Amino acid sequence: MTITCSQLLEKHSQAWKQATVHPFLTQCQLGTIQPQQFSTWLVQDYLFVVEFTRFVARVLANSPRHHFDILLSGLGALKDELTWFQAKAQERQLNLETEPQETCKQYCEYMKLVTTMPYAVQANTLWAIELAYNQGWQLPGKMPPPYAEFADRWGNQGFTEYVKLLEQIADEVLLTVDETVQGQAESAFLEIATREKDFWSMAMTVE
Ligand SMILES: Cc1ncc(C[n+]2csc(CCO)c2C)c(N)n1
Repeated sequence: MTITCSQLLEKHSQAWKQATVHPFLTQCQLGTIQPQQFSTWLVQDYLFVVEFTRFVARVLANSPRHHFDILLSGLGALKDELTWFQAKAQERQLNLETEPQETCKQYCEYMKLVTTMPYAVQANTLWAIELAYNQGWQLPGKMPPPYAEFADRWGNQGFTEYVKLLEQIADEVLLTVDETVQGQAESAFLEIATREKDFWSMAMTVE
């Protein structure tokens, strides 16, 4: 029996819900999030995306030739993503030269660890990380400014299509691996779900 991305979502729906439905996002939608909390998230997420870029580059390095187009498009989009984060930080006069919080740091370390695992686990992890934001920013519904820009960025149709392509890649390789590696992919999926939830909570609790 091969596990698929949609089966992982179904089997672990509770864990996934906690990753994608969080007071941080609900309060963005209500317009009640504290600017300080939003700023903490923004800075920490920039630091995360820097490491995520390295993660995607490592996944690309391990990928078969026929996955290059999709992974390169993701990597190319990250150039704009990083510049955009810098602009959003500058608008708020936030310093991006800060230390990552422990939760952020550990998530980044975990991503690096995943790149030492079989490619199927890497592909599955990449999909899960992107889906977390694609769903998380979309589920609360229309957001007020200034949060609408963030929700649109990761909830839009183009990004949704990209995440579907990542799912296809992950499903394709999961078909080719044994049960041990499938189990590793399932554990990684749960790790991502927990770390996504913790990342939102971190933004709300840091001074
Ligand atoms: C904690 C955290 N988890 C997932 C993402 C998702 N994500 C990572 S890079 C990127 C841009 C397009 O690839 C997106 C949406 C994030 N930003 N922060």
